[in-house]
Amino acid sequence: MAAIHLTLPRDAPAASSCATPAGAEALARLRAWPGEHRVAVGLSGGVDSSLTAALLVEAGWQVEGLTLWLMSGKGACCAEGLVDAAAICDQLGVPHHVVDFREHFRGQIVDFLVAGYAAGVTPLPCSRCNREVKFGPMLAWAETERGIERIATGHYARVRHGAAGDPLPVPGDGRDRHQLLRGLDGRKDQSYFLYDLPQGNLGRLVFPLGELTKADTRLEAERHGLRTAQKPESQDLCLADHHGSMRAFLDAYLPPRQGEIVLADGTVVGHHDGIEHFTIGQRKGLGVAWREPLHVVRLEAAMNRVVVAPRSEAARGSCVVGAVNWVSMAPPEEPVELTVQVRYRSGPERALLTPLPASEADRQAGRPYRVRLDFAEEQFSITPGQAAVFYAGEVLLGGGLIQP
Ligand SMILES: Nc1ncnc2c1ncn2[C@@H]1O[C@H](COP(=O)(O)OP(=O)(O)OP(=O)(O)O)[C@@H](O)[C@H]1O
Repeated sequence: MAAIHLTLPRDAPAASSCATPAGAEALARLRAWPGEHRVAVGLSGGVDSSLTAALLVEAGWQVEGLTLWLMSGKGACCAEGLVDAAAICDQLGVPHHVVDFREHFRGQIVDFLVAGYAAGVTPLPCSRCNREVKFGPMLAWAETERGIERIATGHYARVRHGAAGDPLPVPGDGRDRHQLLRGLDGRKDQSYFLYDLPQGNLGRLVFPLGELTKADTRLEAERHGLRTAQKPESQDLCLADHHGSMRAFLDAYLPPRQGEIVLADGTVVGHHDGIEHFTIGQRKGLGVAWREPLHVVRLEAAMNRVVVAPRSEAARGSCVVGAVNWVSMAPPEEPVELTVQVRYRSGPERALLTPLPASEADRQAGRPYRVRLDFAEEQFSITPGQAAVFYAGEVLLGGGLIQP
């Protein structure tokens, strides 16, 4: 992949007292970090990654900015992001590398999303992007091209590197593993999207913002005089941002296909213009007038139908989760009680996880772990294609994809 190298050496900004206690703690942790203080910072041009780079420079690390060019276009995710990332590196006096990943992103994320929606699942692009586009390739690029082993990003999550002697609130013994913890800011916590990172990646990551709130980040960014300090939040999904909305993104790739909205017995209660515009559990925006509220319970791609049901029939008490990645604990052999998030924004729900035998296809794909989840309370938004992520308190134990 072609890389554009910009090296504008300047004096690093002088350290000043932090604006927040969390910022001061983050700085102290970075200063005390054991081992080599050389890092490539994934820079998107937003405030989170800008401050990540600024804190590392302030802590005395040797920093290089690395921006993956993911999409053509002008917006915050694209050209504007590249310009802001370059300006931040200029201000901090560190080199900036831009690597053209547009084709890789299109193949791994855009095509994957379009194929998933067309097949009636609601794919989760962000965890796949983290594994297949961001961390794996970023780490490989930094190591091969720059001889740098570590990557830092502005994710709101924490990694605990096999802290021997730490009391671990995890089932089993996870002491020899790199563990992933929720970001302390509950509203920003991004651990859900990181569940699929392999141990080899986690061991090389630095998340300086894991103990900051978003408000802390903006205050610290102001203190550093970063031009991105007050840059507005991006939407959860960069592709929706890029196209204006998720509907606009899907419209660009999937032509409208009229179909029926039906009850389980086949009664037609309405019409739609593409199953990709619906998701399991959805109640609002169905365009259906019925005597009681209806929820989407199934998307039937072959029939191009959306199946709906009253609330009493829409809940599910269990599901199967495949391609499980075990993060903070070794794969269990016995059932385990834990909490589960079935969506990024859904609350953790209590469930019993039972390991299932792997299928031959799972084994061949190198993803042999498959489990069944039985929820303490019935759920309304168990959606094939989304991730079910397992937690014990603040520790992310593992996660996988909800099977149809
Ligand atoms: N195109 C990119 N190239 C390199 N790193 C990236 C890129 N996009 C995101 N990252 C890294 O991943 C982190 C999380 O990305 P996300 O898309 O969730 O952005 P965000 O939380 O809005 O962060 P920011 O404010 O830095 O844009 C960023 O803070 C950044 O370190």
